[in-house]
Amino acid sequence: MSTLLDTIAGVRSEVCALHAELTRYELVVWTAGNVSGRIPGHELMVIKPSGVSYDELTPELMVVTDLHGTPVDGHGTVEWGNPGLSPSSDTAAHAYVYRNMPDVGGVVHTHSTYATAWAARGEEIPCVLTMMGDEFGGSIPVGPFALIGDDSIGRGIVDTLTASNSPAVLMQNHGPFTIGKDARAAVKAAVMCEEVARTVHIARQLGEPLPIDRAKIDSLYERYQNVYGR
Ligand SMILES: O=C(CO)[C@@H](O)[C@H](O)COP(=O)(O)O
Repeated sequence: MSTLLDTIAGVRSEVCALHAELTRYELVVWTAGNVSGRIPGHELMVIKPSGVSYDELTPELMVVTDLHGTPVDGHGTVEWGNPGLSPSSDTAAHAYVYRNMPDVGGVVHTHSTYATAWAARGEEIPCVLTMMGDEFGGSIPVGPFALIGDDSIGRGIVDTLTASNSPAVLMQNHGPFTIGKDARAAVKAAVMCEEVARTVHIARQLGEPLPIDRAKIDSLYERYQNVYGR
């Protein structure tokens, strides 16, 4: 029977490994992006330590916090073993999402170039690609401008995503935040978000992209979410 400590170890390993996907898909520079994962069944999450390079990350360096972003002390045990590092500076935003979206098991933030360029203009990415219908069920919305330091970013993410099919939001002047049923799904949404941001940007240089009817978007979304890959 697996224990809470086994579960924490598993989520730490997964969250740590997924940071390699951020660099593999060139979604981040330096330390400007982070992945977190919920610890299922507990009011806990695992997130990247702040300011640590991706190539230095190990599962043991991942920080376990409560859903207010406060590191847990682990009652002094080695296994919980919080590394004594600060959790990511985006922890409050991730924690707010977990508190307010119970079905979300993973959150990702990047400053990937094309998605962030759309965020800098405060412009949603219109649904002009079947891939967008599949993954996002419509356009990728823009969230409000919000400063780091309190729940403003988290509130902006939750308010925007609860009004949309999209697992990605472009926080204005900041960058994309993505969600998923687990951390891997949130990373996938971050990869897809950057891909469609780039493609739609290029299409715009050539002319006006053609919109897709709402009914066709709904059909694409339904198939991809419920049939594809099963
Ligand atoms: O958006 C920002 C800063 O503006 C953050 O995403 C940081 O760049 C991430 O740093 P960590 O604290 O996660 O290392």
